[in-house]
Amino acid sequence: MNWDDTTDDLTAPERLVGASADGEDQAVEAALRPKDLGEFIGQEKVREQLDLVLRAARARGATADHVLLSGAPGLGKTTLSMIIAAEMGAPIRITSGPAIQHAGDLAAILSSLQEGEVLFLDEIHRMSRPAEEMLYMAMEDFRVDVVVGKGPGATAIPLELPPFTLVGATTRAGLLPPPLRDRFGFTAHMEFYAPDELERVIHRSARLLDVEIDAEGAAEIAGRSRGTPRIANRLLRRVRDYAQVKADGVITREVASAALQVYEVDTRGLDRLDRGVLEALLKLFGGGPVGLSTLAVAVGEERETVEEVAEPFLVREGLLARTPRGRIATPAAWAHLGLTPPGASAPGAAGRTAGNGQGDLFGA
Ligand SMILES: Nc1ncnc2c1ncn2[C@@H]1O[C@H](COP(=O)(O)OP(=O)(O)OP(=O)(O)O)[C@@H](O)[C@H]1O
Ligand SMILES: [Mg+2]
Repeated sequence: MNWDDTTDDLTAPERLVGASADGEDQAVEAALRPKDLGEFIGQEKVREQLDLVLRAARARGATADHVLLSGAPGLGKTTLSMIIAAEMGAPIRITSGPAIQHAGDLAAILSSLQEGEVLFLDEIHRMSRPAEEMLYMAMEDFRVDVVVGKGPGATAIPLELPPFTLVGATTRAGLLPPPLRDRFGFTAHMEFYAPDELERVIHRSARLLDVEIDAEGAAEIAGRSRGTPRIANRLLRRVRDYAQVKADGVITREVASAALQVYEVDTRGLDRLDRGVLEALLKLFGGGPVGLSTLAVAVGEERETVEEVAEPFLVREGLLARTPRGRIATPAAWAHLGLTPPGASAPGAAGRTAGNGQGDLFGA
């Protein structure tokens, strides 16, 4: 029941620190995507393992095994699927689970694949059940049964498919039925990126966007990017705007920090919504425990917004915990906002940063 939906809309896509791609991201992402494994930053294990899988297939002159990529939005699944095709010297066909409503849609795609082609199936967990079952057979035997006719007269005509590589991507690996998961020869779990890896992503993107940035400027943006290259690239673009308008175009630590203060993205990558939730929890409820509904009313947001948009990152960062008795703040939350927990002696956890009214600390 949200009748004032024109205001106060801090939710998913247009959030500066949201992980899913908005329109502007989509336009620039093609230009920023690494083109081969050597250019792909971080994810060392995934890169090493995938390199072996692809090299071995190439050496055998065979089509690579099916690959499942799982991980949070913006970590590089689509990028990696394109790299797999490039490394195999194969064409790529891109589709997604929600685009495949009927088994017939999938049959049409599968039967038009060339030998060795990579079929990228994004959001594979959102495919319909009949399509999923057709996919099992296609993955295992390179064959589908096409049903012709209806009712008692219907017949299944087997159709041979050329060998192809299925690359499936999902943000929710847990939702995949085991028979589907088991048919992938290799599964890559993408992790959040370490700050030094994000710095490399930022330096690389800055080069491609022709922006001058120094090491400290890149570190400042990396620290606020929530472990996610897509967010790092987006923050870089906003900082570049600021550098152009308010400075001499060069991104230094001071410029990055001032720019992201304007956009209300703090040193740990929390935005206005995240900080609002945390501040309510600390200042109004003494750090909790407090129920989700009460917390949502206190910040003037929908329950779902607090639970699904703000909380996951706060939990991941160890700032908030969900307990059976309600939400509670951790000592790190008090320290981050520069506040002293009730009952703690003043030079406690927050002592180091107390007095910083902005709460804008330069994290270690
Ligand atoms: N390892 C990396 N090195 C450099 N840039 C990267 C890397 N991973 C991702 N990126 C950049 O981050 C952006 C988002 O990556 P990508 O679209 O592949 O994410 P995704 O996992 O497919 O996200 P979604 O789940 O939303 O589909 C791209 O612009 C890409 O250039
Ligand atoms: Mg993608």
